[in-house]
Amino acid sequence: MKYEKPKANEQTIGVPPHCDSNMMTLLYQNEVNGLEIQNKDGEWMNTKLSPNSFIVIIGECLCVWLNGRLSSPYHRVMMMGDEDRYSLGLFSGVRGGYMVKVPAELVDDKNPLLFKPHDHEEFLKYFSSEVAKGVVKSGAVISRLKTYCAV
Ligand SMILES: O=C(O)CCC(=O)C(=O)O
Ligand SMILES: [Fe+2]
Repeated sequence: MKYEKPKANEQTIGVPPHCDSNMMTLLYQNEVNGLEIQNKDGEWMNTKLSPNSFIVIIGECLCVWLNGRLSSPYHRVMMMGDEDRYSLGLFSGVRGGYMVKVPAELVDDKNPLLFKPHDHEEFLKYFSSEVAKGVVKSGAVISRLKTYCAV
């Protein structure tokens, strides 16, 4: 992905806030920071990556599969400064035709079931039809998958 440096001396949005809906994302960037992660208090935190490091983002599908044991962060890219930013992303997907189902071991009295089983490909089809109908925007600031299969 290429993010152009802002034209004026101001901050611009590279990618608006979102959760990745896949299992896991692995990111690598040139030495231009810009990725921000929202913490549990709703504050945006810069990431200052050392050269040659990777960042791993938990996707909503993994969060759902683990019954919420790991959370999937809202993140965004904000551009500042006078250099273009490049990032490489490996987005691990989920094969269609298989149900993503919370394992029984993760459900008990203290940890009630939070998510119904879902076929990820069906979810993606449903979500793009909602975008096509104009019901939701593709970059909508919502946890799309968690909303889709919440109990
Ligand atoms: O470029 C980045 O660092 C993040 C991009 C991203 O969040 C995405 O493509 O889902
Ligand atoms: Fe993302």
